[in-house]
Amino acid sequence: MREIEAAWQADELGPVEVVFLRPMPRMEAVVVLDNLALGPAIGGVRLTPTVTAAEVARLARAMTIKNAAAGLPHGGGKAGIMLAPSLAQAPREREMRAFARAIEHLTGYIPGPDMGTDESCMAVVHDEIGRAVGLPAVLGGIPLDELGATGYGLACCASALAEAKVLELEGARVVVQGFGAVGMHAALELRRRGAVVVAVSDSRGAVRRDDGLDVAELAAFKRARGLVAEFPGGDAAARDEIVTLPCEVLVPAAQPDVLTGDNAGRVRAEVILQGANIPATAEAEEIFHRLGILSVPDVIANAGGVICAAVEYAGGGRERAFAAIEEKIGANTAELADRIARTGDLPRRAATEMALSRIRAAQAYRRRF
Ligand SMILES: NC(=O)c1ccc[n+]([C@@H]2O[C@H](COP(=O)([O-])OP(=O)(O)OC[C@H]3O[C@@H](n4cnc5c(N)ncnc54)[C@H](O)[C@@H]3O)[C@@H](O)[C@H]2O)c1
Repeated sequence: MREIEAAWQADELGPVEVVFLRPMPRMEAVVVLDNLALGPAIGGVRLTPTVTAAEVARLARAMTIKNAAAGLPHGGGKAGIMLAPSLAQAPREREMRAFARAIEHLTGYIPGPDMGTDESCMAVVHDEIGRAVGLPAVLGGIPLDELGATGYGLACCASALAEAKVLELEGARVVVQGFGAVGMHAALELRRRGAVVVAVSDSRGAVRRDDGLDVAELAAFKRARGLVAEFPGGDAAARDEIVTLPCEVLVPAAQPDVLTGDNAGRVRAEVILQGANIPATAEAEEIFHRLGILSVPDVIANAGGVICAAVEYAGGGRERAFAAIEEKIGANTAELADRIARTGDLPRRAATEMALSRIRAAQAYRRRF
């Protein structure tokens, strides 16, 4: 990491440890253990030719808040591996083994997959040091995208809002931006819970039908043809306009920063369930709050993936993971709705406060002498 002198802000949360490593020639790595008050940190290993310590530190902090907001007994951390571009291509077994051995002593860090690493990388790390999540199924991994863990969690969030009388789920019109692992399973599960999916997009276009798309057929079509726009059971629509269609539930599940100061004022949803990470800018979140649209932050709504990882680490399987998602996202959504009703806070501020209060409570049990 060339910018060793760089650029992260330490505060009362952390980072508690930043470790620079050189596991083998032409390979540099950094591990940031941001906060361990709630337990060992779970966070991904990002492998790119350009990853920086500052980026890893920022992502480690995001994991501290995400794991705490999800109600997990885990702190936040992240690792970055900077490989020369010629080495950044798979297969990378030698490099991952070298990285694993270099972090063996960092027992407060449990690596998972992130950009540039996958389940076979995690299998190799696990083989070396017995510690990793996001493993292949044969090693006890839970294939969360195949099972739709994060989409299922979004539907649990909607059900909790219905229970809190914030939303009527039966017949609610749903718009889903991004019909991938998260968006497709969210649509299927929301439909199962009585909602009506009226529009869906992917990177190549959108499809809508005001009296409801047949989501199971649409999912089969997308799997076979790779796009939603030509689905015969609906009408093609402008990709970027569907987020402004009238609906009760909007699920942005494509990319960061799609809801901005430019389009937020035209959103006509009652509730936004943030499926992607940071799909709305801070300005957009302020606008939603002013308009009375409840935008449930990613750290609460899309926590299905991290909950799965924690269950996997604890030795649980698919059933335990789905039960934990239902229980945790349900409880966290109810607590969030209650906090917002009491304080009038922005949802993101309320979610961060939930996370911080759990971290502070755990911190009180740590040895200080
Ligand atoms: N997979 C998880 O468990 C998980 C958990 C938390 C957060 N996320 C985040 O959620 C987002 C989606 O993840 P995923 O795993 O479903 O990815 P994915 O690649 O399976 O699906 C993304 C979908 O979004 C579509 N898309 C891309 N750009 C678009 C655009 N401009 N307009 C409309 N659609 C567009 C793609 O065509 C694709 O269908 C990502 O930002 C990811 O970081 C994923």
